[in-house]
Amino acid sequence: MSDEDDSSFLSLPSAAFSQRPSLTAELNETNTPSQKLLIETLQDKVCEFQARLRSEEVTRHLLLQQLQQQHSVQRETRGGGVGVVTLQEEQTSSRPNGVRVLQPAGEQSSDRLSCPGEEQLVTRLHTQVEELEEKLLDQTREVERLRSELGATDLEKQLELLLVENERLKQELKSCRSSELQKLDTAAETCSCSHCPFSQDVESLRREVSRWESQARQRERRLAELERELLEKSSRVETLQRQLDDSTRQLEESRRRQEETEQKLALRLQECEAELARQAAAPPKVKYVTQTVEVESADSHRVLAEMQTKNGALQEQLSVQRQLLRELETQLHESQRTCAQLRTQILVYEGEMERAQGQLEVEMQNLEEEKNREIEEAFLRAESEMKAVHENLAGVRMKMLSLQRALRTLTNDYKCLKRQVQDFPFMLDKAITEAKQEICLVIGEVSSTNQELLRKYKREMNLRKKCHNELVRLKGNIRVFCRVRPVSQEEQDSTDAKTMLSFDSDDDAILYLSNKGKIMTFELDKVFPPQATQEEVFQEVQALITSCIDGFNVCIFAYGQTGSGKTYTMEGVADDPGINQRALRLLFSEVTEKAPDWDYKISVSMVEIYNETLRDLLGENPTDKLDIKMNPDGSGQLYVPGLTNFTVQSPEDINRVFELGHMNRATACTNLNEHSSRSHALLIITVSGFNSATGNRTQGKLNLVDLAGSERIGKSGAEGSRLREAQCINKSLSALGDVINALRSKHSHVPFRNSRLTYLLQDSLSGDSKTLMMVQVSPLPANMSESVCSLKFAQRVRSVELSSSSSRRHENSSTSSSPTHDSVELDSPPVTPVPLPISRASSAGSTLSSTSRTPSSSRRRSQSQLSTGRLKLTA
Ligand SMILES: Nc1ncnc2c1ncn2[C@@H]1O[C@H](COP(=O)(O)OP(=O)(O)OP(=O)(O)O)[C@@H](O)[C@H]1O
Repeated sequence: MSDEDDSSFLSLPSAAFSQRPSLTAELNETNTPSQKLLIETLQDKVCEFQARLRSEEVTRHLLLQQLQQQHSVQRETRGGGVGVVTLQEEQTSSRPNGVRVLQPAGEQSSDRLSCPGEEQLVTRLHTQVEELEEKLLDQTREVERLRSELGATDLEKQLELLLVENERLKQELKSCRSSELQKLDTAAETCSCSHCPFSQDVESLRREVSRWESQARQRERRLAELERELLEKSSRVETLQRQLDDSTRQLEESRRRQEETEQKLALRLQECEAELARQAAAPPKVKYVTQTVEVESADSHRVLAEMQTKNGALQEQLSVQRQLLRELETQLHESQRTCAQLRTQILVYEGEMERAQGQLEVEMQNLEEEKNREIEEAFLRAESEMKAVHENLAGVRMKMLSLQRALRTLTNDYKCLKRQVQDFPFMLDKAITEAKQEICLVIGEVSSTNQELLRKYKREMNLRKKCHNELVRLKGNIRVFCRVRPVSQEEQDSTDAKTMLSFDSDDDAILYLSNKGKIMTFELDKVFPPQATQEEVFQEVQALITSCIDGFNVCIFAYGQTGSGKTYTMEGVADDPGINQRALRLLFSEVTEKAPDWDYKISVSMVEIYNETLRDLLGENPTDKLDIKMNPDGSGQLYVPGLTNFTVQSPEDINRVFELGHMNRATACTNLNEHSSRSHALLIITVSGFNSATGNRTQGKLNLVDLAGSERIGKSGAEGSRLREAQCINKSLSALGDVINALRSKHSHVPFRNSRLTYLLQDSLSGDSKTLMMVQVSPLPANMSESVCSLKFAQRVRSVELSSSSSRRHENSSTSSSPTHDSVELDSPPVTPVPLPISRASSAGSTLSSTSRTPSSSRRRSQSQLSTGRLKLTA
């Protein structure tokens, strides 16, 4: 073998690993750190093995050189052919004796026969080396292949299968989720209305799915970690396995080669020894060769000794090799031990790996089951919810269909309405025109109807007024009521408390009076017993108040002796007012009722007549005397210059006016009670009305008169000023009687001027005026004579009136057209105006009671009695 061959041989392992850096880089890129460590360890072992191989090769090469040298020495010793000498010329030239050993031509074949064995050995050795090199290359390739196919073990395949399965499951899960989500999305889209009751369920399902997804991701991460661990462990096991295999293989190989080398060397040594022995034992064939040998035996011996020395050296080397072999065996044992440890470790790892794999499989199975279960549950839930959603959807569709129908109807309605709206302006114009025409017609009709109604209203108003007036007139323009005051508490306690008056339960116009054992009967228009209330009294007089509103003049007198209740009837007390206040209240209510058509003004004056002197109770100076004068406008009306006239608009105004009147009356006298008994108090209410619709104007005057006490002077025994007071009172009361009598008798002359009272009330007593005389009577026996006088006065006044009223009533029933007064005059002869009679009751009581039903005779008697009474009074 040449040096070139040697160098090529030595360079083989390097060439085999010439691409190691790139491969290492590749492995560094592709493998895990543990794998890299194993590969590096493997590479180191391979390098070590190659180094060892190289050293063996060097040893072998040295042995071959020694063998060649030995062989050439042997050839020279044997005296081989020229060619051989030639061949070994350079070697022999170096010999000290310079003896050249020539090999005969005929023996060259034998030399050549010995050479082929060595050459065969060398060739065989070369072949072995080549085989070793090839095996090394194969091993390297195998290592490369294994490196390239790293992960292709059963475990890796299993792992790959698991990974593929895992990937498949992931894909399946993903597709399942996507399909479920798509279904849910579709459901959500189809049911996307905000008021859908399943939107919340869909949201909760989505949250559930996302929760499961996160759990699945966590489990996938755990699976990936387990897979990584498994991969690491399997790669480590695989690397160790490979390392072990390589080590085992290398050891076996090196042992085998060592054994072979040993065998070959031993065989060669034996052959060499045998050859030497054979050559030594063989007899010299040729003489000169023997001689030469003999000549050169010393040299041969020397050479032999050298050879033996060399042989010894070789033996030593052999022992060294054996030692080396032993060391290698030791190493092999160690390797085997290591291998056993590694196998144990591998077994442990395999166990761990199986356990991990088992765990992994169990976990995978659990995960799979859980996943399937959850997917099934989610699917079932989603299915049920989808079913519900579908049902709802069906309901909604049904509703939609109904709504569509309704919408169609509405659309039609809308179109109709639109058409109507379009036509509306024309219709409106037309309707407005028609309505205008109709309204004009109606307005015309209404205005004509209004005119007619107004006319009728005027007529009706006049009619009502006439009727009312007629009613009052039929009742009597002068009506006479009697009111018996109750016995007071103090009077009841006295012995004189026995009442002498009694009433007819069937006729409220009859009053019985027991006087000196005689029962006198008085018939009036109305008799109020002591228990009659203010309201009941006012009920009977309120028709006169209404006449005042209609424009008639009214006078209401309270007549009677002192303490008989005149002031109580007219003024009343604070919590139970009399006629004055009630009349004003009635006026206000009536005026308010008529307010839309009528505008009324109510004014009040208060005067007092004392000793024939007229005083203004509402004036600033109530003590000033007032005159009654004829109005200068020529109307014939009387008026009182300087009389205060208050316009009242509410009951509060009335109260203020009354307070002022009372205050002024009190300041004008020292004893109000006595003064009030001897003076006439007049409340004059003027009611002026204007009807804006008809243009009618009315004015009525209501005179409410609380007369002075009517007791006789003879009884009271008055003198001086009292007498004058009594005379004045009698004068005015007689004048009042005369006036009333003249009015009833329709005398041409009515003596109004006989007293201030009648003169002041002239226009309220004449014409169509209405008068009410309220005769107040005390029920006490002590007042009986005065009561009889008062009642007789009332009886006489009324008897005249009664005859005329009954006549009127009679005539009305027969001939309504005949005037009432005419009939009176027909029934009774004209009566000369006489003063109002005030007579003693005792003289007329029985006569009245017996003749009260015959007006004509009683009137005649009354006339004479009145004359008698007047004379008495005058006296
Ligand atoms: N119907 C009645 N119910 C209750 N009390 C009454 C009634 N009539 C009169 N009286 C009482 O009798 C008393 C005398 O009455 P009143 O003062 O009204 O008499 P008069 O006639 O006005 O007297 P004079 O002429 O002195 O003014 C008073 O206390 C009054 O309260």
